[in-house]
Amino acid sequence: MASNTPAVSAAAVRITGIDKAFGPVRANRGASLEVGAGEIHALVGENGAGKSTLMRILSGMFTPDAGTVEVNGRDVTGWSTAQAIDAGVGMVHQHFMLVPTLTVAENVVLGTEPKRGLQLDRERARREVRELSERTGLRVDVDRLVSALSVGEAQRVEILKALFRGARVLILDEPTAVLSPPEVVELWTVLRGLRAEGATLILITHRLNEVMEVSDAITVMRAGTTVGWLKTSETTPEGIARAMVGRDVALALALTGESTPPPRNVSTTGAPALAVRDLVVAAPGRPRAVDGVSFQLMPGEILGIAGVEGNGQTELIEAIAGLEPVVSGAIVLGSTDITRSTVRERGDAGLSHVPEDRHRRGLLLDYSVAENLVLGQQHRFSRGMALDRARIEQNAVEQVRTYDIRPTDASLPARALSGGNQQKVVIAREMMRDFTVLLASQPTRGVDVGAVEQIHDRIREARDAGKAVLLVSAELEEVLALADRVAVMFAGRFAAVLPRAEATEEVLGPYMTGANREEAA
Ligand SMILES: Nc1ncnc2c1ncn2[C@@H]1O[C@H](COP(=O)(O)OP(=O)(O)OP(=O)(O)O)[C@@H](O)[C@H]1O
Repeated sequence: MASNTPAVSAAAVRITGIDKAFGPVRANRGASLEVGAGEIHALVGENGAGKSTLMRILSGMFTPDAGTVEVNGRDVTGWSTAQAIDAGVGMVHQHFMLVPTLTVAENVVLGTEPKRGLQLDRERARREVRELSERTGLRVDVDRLVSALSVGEAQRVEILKALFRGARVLILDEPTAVLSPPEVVELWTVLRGLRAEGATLILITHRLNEVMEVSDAITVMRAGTTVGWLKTSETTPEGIARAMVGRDVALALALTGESTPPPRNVSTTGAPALAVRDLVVAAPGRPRAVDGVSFQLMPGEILGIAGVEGNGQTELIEAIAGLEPVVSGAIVLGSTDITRSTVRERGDAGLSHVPEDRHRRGLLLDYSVAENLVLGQQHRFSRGMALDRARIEQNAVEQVRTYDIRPTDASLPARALSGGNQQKVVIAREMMRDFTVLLASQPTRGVDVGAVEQIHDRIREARDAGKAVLLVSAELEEVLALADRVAVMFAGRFAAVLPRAEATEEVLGPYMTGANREEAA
């Protein structure tokens, strides 16, 4: 049962009555959190509930307007990040903050370098980082440049960096959003190991199955305040979801991927909406990041691409979208060869694209939500040479309502929205286009359970209206919940393409790790 009185004996963190406003937005209003020493504590809540803000206050990035923060019984309200780090509180952010041109070891020790005289003691740094990596199970090559790491490896480096500085309270903001299933399993092992050594872990996540699997206790936030404290062993995913939104919610994908509508049998005759032939795309250090991929996407079909991130999915989608040049091969949209077309020409020819990285590709953070909602489609909102402000605002009102974007004031800069709400802006805009093919890359990353269902419904509606969807997701459950056909990408190639009915986790797993490689070739 939800209660507001945690049965915590020795609290490592006690946060009481926090208020924090950003201009008119009240991100935290009387928020509280109590975390027992040596526990894994999940912090959950809908997009915009105020979780990241509260954790940034704990880690010294923001000063609260009211309330108190205690760490190990000491009042530390309003402290700085440097003070928080000195006291052993570290945060691993959603967007990494590493220096790409330095090695792993250099990044980990940055700011706390072991020195010999005035010089960095490189050997000692390498040795100490390697020891820490071995002790914690956070596997990574200390001599590699950070620019050459996968996202999963970069995250391990971020965690190592916090631990190297002596973090005993470690805050992880959606750590699994960028990880493949095997990497998630590894992360849990690491977190349990740290807990066994007495560390306290606070985990922000939208995935309730993860909360159930790894946490000891749960704090639920809603609209800036704390609405519940739950002991994990005494609750259920439905119970957590109910506390989050204040009503019962459908939890199809968030839990099992069952109870989702059945896939469609797609006709393979007729003209494809998209045809990709022998496509080769290069990436830094990987001349054949996409290594000769061919497929056809039919109207009224969702083709889901599963696979561990970093196997060429990003390059494939970006090449089709016109953001990466093609080395060889062809991309044909309907009857138009778009292999060398500009992004704008592809949009006009009927392509829509939800990019995987909303900050790099999806949004102009300093522009308003209303403006972001028409980005790339300004010509549809113009009168003569000038933008039609009234129609842009009218459109914003409609999209904010349809996609439940919060806060509802569309004149705020996109930067002011929480991660999940930013994602809804990108989805809304790309769904507004008059498209025949939708490229959807990680469409629900960072989005809460209610909104996941809603975005999935929109994608299925597009499919049912005869549009073709190419979906890429690091979450296998998401691919299985949406796709009519499933392709597995490994080492730049399609290792398998299967009808949904044959694509079970057991069948796909070996293709995802390359174990079936010989067979597939
Ligand atoms: N720097 C900022 N400037 C203005 N508003 C902000 C800022 N940071 C957060 N907010 C607002 O505060 C509210 C809470 O945001 P926060 O990021 O803490 O939510 P969250 O629970 O972490 O959401 P999500 O799950 O989507 O990441 C949101 O309405 C957001 O728009």
